[in-house]
Amino acid sequence: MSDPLQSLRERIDTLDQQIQALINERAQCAQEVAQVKTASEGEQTVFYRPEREAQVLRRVMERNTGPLSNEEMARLFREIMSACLALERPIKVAFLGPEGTFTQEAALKHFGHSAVCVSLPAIDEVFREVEAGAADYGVVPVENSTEGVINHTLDSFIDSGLHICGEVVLRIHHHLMIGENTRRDKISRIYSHASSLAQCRKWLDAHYPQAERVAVNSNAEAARLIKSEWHSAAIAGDMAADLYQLQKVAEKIEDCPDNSTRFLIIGNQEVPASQDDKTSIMVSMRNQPGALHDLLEPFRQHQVDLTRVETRPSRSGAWSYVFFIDFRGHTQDSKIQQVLQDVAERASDLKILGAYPKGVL
Ligand SMILES: C=C(O[C@@H]1C=C(C(=O)O)C=C[C@H]1O)C(=O)O
Repeated sequence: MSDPLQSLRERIDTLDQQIQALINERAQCAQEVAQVKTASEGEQTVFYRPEREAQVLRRVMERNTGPLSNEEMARLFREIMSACLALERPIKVAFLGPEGTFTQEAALKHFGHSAVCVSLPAIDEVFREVEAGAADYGVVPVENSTEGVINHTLDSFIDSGLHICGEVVLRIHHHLMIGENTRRDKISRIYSHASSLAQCRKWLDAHYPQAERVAVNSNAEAARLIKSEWHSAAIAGDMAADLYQLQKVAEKIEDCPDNSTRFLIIGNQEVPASQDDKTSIMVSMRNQPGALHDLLEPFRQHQVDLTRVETRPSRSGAWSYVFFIDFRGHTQDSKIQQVLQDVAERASDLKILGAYPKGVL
């Protein structure tokens, strides 16, 4: 009688062989795409095509029949595309560091593990690195569902000529973690980034009301610090736990279970439409009554879905404002062109920050 385990493993071996051959055939096609691109675009060739990648991933999810989930299947294809793109040309991605932060996780989620990711200590340094051409793309956080907008990122766009090429949304799970020498019953201090402490405030009030909460520059920094303190714990994510080999004593301690952060991909490239896109603009208005109402009227009139409106003080003078507006649609759509024309007539300044595929993963 044949051993059922043995025959299943033989089937898996055969399938693996076929998958491997097909992945290499795909990689060869990507190499040929690179040759075609270089022949037509020369020195300035842009290898990374976010709109095409978004379409590939959406199709993977649409046709998926399981048992693997859509997200899991898309994640596997994300890595295949990442490896294929690296064959065309490895791309360099600067992210807000240090290593082990959620921004690094977002960079890997968006570009896959074949991208070369470089950590930088501040948001404006990520912008500068990409502007200088030292990195192809940058990844910066822009808003958190619990904590709101990240002003540093919005302000960096005021003086930058970079475009938004994509977005990625990450579910943020915080864990309480300790080092191997920590006395679990004697925790008197908890380190984390200020916004993570805020996102876990109720849980901390309930479980560690007496512990001192210390805000540091990043969650990864918190994870690093506690390695040498026997009475301290840190709140951070999985990447930091792995990087510093910490033990998670309580998992998913964020107060809002759907806590998520949105990150932007910034680069020099304008991205064509992918069929499901968002556009971000920055608008200055003369400070007069009803300014915001006037500004939003064209969106209502043309029935364009606003996804975010944010107000920031302008740097040019007291009590004047710039509005950051995100909406569904792409600057290549005629409806959106009409809205932008109407907005431009009402505004004192309009800057299109980018039109890009809505985050897929
Ligand atoms: C192969 C291409 O280049 C890159 C690799 C892709 C892929 O592996 O599917 C998709 C888009 C580009 O980032 C292409 O433009 O089609």
